[in-house]
Amino acid sequence: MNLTEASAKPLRVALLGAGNVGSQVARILLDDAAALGSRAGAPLELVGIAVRSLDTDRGTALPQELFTTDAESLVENADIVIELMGGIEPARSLILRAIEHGATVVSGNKALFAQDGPALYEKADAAGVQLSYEAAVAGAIPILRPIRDSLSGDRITRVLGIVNGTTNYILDQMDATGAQFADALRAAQELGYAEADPTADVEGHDAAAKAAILASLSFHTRFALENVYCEGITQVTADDIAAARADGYVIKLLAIAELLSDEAGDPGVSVRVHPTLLPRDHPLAAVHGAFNAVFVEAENAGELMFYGQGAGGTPTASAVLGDVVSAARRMMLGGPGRTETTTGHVPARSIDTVSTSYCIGLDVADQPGVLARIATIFADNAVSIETMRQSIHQPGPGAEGTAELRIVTHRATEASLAATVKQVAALPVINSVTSVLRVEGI
Ligand SMILES: NC(=O)c1ccc[n+]([C@@H]2O[C@H](COP(=O)([O-])OP(=O)(O)OC[C@H]3O[C@@H](n4cnc5c(N)ncnc54)[C@H](O)[C@@H]3O)[C@@H](O)[C@H]2O)c1
Ligand SMILES: N[C@@H](CCO)C(=O)O
Ligand code: NA
Repeated sequence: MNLTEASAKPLRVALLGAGNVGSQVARILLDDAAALGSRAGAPLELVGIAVRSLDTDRGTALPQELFTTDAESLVENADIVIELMGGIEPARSLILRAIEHGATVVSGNKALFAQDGPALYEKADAAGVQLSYEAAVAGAIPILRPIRDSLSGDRITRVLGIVNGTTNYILDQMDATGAQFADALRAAQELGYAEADPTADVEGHDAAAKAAILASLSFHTRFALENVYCEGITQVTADDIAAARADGYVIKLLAIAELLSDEAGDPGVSVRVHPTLLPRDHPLAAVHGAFNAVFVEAENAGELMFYGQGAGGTPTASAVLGDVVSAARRMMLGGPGRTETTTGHVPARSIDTVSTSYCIGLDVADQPGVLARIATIFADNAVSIETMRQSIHQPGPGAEGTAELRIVTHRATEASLAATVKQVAALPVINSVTSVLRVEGI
């Protein structure tokens, strides 16, 4: 730190929550105080850490005297408040209180920002304070700042990526080692990737919150959670993964936000999260473990890919501290700068209007004419077939044979695909529809 920085008044930093991420943020703030202060332009002084109880054994890594259960007093006496408690309340009230007291806020809380982001930015703008949350989407990967700042001179048309580490870890383990869902989930929890309630991860809600944030920043329009079509991975079976592998695909939980035109040429945005088949040579198929990757397509920049650790205490702490140092720099220079803009006014599109490829798995009777009857239904609904693979299951003596069909379609709308599957399922020669998965990257 040079003389000017050393003589600058320290910025008082309050931390709310000392879990996986909060404990790492505290450690780095203390261990790297000199370097961080030098980059910020003023010392960053950690003045307290709000926890639920002082009786919890937290070891000796952090000084005991920093812990307090009085989060409100801590917030009211801070220049920078870092919220890492998660959940909606009391995080929301404490952030609002920090803003009222003129403090800059840094958070990693995607659930809160997907639900209340615009209201919070408005309050922050009115109070002239900064609000940043890079850690909320794709952990350590710088993705919100590039979208908000670096691409602010371009027009984003599509964002597509793997934004949940827990589900990527689970699907990857199931694909690579044949692990059971429950065992892979437990490992992801032990590694600190999962949310406090892992339902948010496996049901796709965490990815949906991130998709809403990505869509809002990319299209300068407020997209809330209710605008996101969401399917998690709890219905993905080991058989689906094995069948995908046999066909040269991998299953990933993708978050997609894309600008579409309707028949009249009017723009709209589809935001969706669902398990998706990707060809094994697609770049996103090579994203393993808890890593995340996000493709951004912009009119002038073309295709950009952001890749890195999407979860875990220490990587996520890096994104939090990046926001803290950057906010501190601006505080030292004066003025919060401009935060989000919501002047795009592009409507949200329902999933029924989206057009994509599908892979449909069918268990059918092995009889003459079955393929022709299925193909007729596809043709009647204008759903064009790209590939069809059939494997015959040899029957035991006296039993009737069955066949497994895997049909990959060209792009079709959700509505026409749904009608096709319904009519095919009703054919007497169909034993069951074993899976319907969307396909990207073909
Ligand atoms: N773990 C990750 O990989 C990761 C990555 C990106 C973003 N995030 C986000 O960061 C935030 C924190 O995640 P985490 O993994 O550290 O969660 P965590 O559950 O490990 O930690 C949260 C901590 O906050 C404490 N807390 C909750 N309510 C409190 C209250 N009222 N007063 C005081 N303390 C309270 C909890 O006791 C817990 O120790 C969440 O919003 C999460 O979505 C986490
Ligand atoms: N639970 C989240 C943490 C990172 O936001 C995940 O698994 O990706
Ligand atoms: Na990030």
